[in-house]
Amino acid sequence: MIARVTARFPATENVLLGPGDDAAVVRAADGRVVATTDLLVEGRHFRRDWSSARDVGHKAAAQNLADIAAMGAYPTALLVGFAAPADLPTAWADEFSVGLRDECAAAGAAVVGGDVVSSDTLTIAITALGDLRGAAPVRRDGARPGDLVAVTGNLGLAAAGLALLHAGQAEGHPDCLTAHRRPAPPYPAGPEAARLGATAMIDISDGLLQDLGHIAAASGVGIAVRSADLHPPAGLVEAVETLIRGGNAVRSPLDYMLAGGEDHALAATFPPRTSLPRQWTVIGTVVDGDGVTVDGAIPKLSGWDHFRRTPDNSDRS
Ligand SMILES: Nc1ncnc2c1ncn2[C@@H]1O[C@H](COP(=O)(O)OP(=O)(O)OP(=O)(O)O)[C@@H](O)[C@H]1O
Ligand SMILES: Cc1ncc(C[n+]2csc(CCOP(=O)(O)O)c2C)c(N)n1
Ligand SMILES: [Mg+2]
Ligand SMILES: [Mg+2]
Ligand SMILES: [Mg+2]
Repeated sequence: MIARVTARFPATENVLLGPGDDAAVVRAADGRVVATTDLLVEGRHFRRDWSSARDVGHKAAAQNLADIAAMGAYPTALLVGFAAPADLPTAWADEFSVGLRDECAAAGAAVVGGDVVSSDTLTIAITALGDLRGAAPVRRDGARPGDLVAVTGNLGLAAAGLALLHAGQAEGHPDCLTAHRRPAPPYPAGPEAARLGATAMIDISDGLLQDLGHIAAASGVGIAVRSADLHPPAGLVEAVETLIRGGNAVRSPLDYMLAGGEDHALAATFPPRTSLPRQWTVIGTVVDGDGVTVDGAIPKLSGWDHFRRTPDNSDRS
């Protein structure tokens, strides 16, 4: 659907990079601006009984600021579309704004405007802007066979947090619950990857395999992931143990890392033999071909799909 819709939008001379990546790049007479937008819908992206207003503010900002970082850019500003039911407590909007402000500050950005309307469904539409500071944008389409594939940031924690909440386990496991409520994208790693010569980059919103699939498709390459290079953190292993004890576990810690979305880690490809700082973990290589494999096999898992019913996105609530 996105491909059909975006095919209808012609570019002008000011569009340096149009739809299809984590963010667009638009020329202004005095420079370039990176621009992106993502929505949060109550019941679909958050629940008010699972997340505080402040949490939702953090998450709304983080989800968008991560797309700026994923281009190799520095976040500069956010605009906030706020569609609220008439009975939303004012305090909720206040606290939401504090979360938004604080997450922006953590990324070096500021809230510069927005809009408020009434709506049956609480919906938050954020536009984030960013600055490349002279660098070329790191797109999804530059991965080449032989490149290293590396990630930085959390993998699987947010999805495990969501599974705990679905299972009624809202106590303990702070790593996973916090990752769901307030994802922590590694913002500085985006421009860092650009400086290190990254050939492609994406933030992990829908799941590692699915989002690497976007790099593979855009670049016309395959990506081979080695599961032995993905090390589930203790907090994730413990959350899965709790889910198993409650009779809920459906996935292994590794599966959460491969298919869990919403942590907004960054995945990037780098030329062969690039020496990467510690925070980047090499998890595979770019190969000739197409699609993403794990240990040489086509994985059964993929990731989040808004229009497909899966155990994770059915309306069980
Ligand atoms: N309705 C739309 N109209 C125009 N462009 C769109 C529309 N929906 C998505 N796009 C564009 O398609 C590309 C892919 O969008 P997508 O939302 O999948 O990316 P993302 O924000 O990185 O992922 P996520 O939404 O999971 O965080 C982006 O460049 C986006 O701007
Ligand atoms: C209440 C509730 N139910 C399910 C989920 C899981 N979820 C929603 S959207 C998404 C992928 C990224 O979204 P997008 O592609 O819109 O950026 C995921 C994993 C949630 N966060 N809250
Ligand atoms: Mg993205
Ligand atoms: Mg999006
Ligand atoms: Mg996004």
